[in-house]
Amino acid sequence: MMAEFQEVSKQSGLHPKPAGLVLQYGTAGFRTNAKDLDHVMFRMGLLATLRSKKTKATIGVMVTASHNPEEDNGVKLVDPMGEMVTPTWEGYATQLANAEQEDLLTALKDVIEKEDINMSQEANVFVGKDTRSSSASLSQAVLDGVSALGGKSKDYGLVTTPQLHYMVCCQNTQGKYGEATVEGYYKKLCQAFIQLTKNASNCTDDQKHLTVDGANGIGALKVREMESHLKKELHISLFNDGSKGKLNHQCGADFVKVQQKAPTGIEMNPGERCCSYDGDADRIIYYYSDSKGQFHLLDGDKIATLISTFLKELLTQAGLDLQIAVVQTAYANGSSTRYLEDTMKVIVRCTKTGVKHLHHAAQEFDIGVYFEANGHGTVLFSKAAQEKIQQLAENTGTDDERKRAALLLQNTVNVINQTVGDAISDMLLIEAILAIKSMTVQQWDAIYSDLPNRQLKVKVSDRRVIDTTDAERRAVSPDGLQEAIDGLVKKYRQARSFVRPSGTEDVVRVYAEAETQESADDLAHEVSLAVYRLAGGVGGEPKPLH
Ligand SMILES: CC(=O)N[C@H]1[C@@H](OP(=O)(O)O)O[C@H](CO)[C@@H](O)[C@@H]1O
Ligand SMILES: [Mg+2]
Repeated sequence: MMAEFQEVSKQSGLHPKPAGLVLQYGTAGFRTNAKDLDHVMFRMGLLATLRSKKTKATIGVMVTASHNPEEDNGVKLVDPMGEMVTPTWEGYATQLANAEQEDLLTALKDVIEKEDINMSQEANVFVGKDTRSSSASLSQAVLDGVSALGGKSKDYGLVTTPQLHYMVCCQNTQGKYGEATVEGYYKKLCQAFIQLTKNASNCTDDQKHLTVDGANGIGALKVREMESHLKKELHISLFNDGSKGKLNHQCGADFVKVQQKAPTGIEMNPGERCCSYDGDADRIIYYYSDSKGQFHLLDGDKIATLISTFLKELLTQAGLDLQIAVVQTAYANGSSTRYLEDTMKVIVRCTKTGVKHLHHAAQEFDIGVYFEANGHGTVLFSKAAQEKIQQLAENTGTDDERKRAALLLQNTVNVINQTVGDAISDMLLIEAILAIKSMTVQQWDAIYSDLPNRQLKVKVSDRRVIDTTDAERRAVSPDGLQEAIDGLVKKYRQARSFVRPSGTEDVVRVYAEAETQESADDLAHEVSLAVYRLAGGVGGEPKPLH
């Protein structure tokens, strides 16, 4: 034990912390300019090793800053079943990252003591990275941290975030979830996809075509790697593949969702399905332009609706009595919530922003479909639900229609990456559903009409002055802010608005929706002004959009 600590002391000197720098494990791990992250990476290597010893399982560390600009980077920890690391350990992550150089050992020993960790237990850590230029040296710093504490590591190199989550889950289920290799991932997903599409009759080449915006990131590399496994059942035209453009610049899922416009660098033909991944390929957004050149967005809410409609139909056909729920956040379009509750009659839950909250809520149902409006989401099937589906699919006495539905459900389970939202897996599922239902993107879009909406950012001197409640839908501080928002919302029809401090950027986010785009824009602007005035805005006052 002493030897290990000496090694940590020695090695940490090679990954020194800039004195005074304070960072927080936020909505999706640490995220900031890459130049400030070397010490954080080394320390997350240490922490992952401790987490592995504690859980007696393999832990994942992913080096990425997702949709942030290329200059940024970040790190997320993955727990044994492929889920986000548990909140207590997020706290430890923050403590370790912020300990000044001379206090690091004390901070480390503090975690060991609090968690009563047996230091002679062996440790295994899987490491992955995205395509940022800083990712190579930063992931090396993680590996250094693991080895300093005597842990074993496996470096998966360039992988998408969801691929790393998948590897961790495969490893800790002794291969029951799949084979812990990138090849194994493609095989499992593509086999299921091909089985599903066998149920699509007369699918033309046009219908099999999909335009993909790879955001100039890791998703582009990986979808290209996967293509041969698809056996031509899906024809992908890949743009923004990283060969010339800059990561996430004017492209990618976040850009398309927030700007509500097509990315640059792609060719769009009227009526054709297009999708965008984000920088680490854990989000996906669909869109198309109509014959008049008008842009139409199909976001996470539309995706959740399509998937839950499909699953509900299959459950009915299979005669399976399983409870299905959709989990959303406050950013979900009001029309989607209304459609899901009133027309589809499924249970809808609203949680705080951040996948870990949605994932947790979705685990409470037989089938939990969760999506953030920005396109991050997946479907969770409880163990009991999976067993029931399997039994029905394998039972020789089952009649044909029920059996067909059960087999479809079984392949649906296999095409989905249940560990975390996954652009590639979600894409395969969506493509399969559209093919099976022989549905065009326009028909999918027409399931319900989005309420016009607007998202804005406001800079304030300290965003922590804003505190929220009711799954972030209401502000409890600063004084007067919620009253101001309530007053403004009353001026517009079908309006809703809320504000919350971002967990990934130093801004306050403002969301507004209303009957018309103009109203949504005006409301968002007025609420931004209220935030600026009541919550310590900095820089110039927010300008109106019109
Ligand atoms: C409005 C919005 O899209 N917020 C995003 C964003 O979080 P913020 O806390 O809003 O910065 O990044 C998170 C991580 O990717 C994602 O989970 C979340 O949905
Ligand atoms: Mg992401």
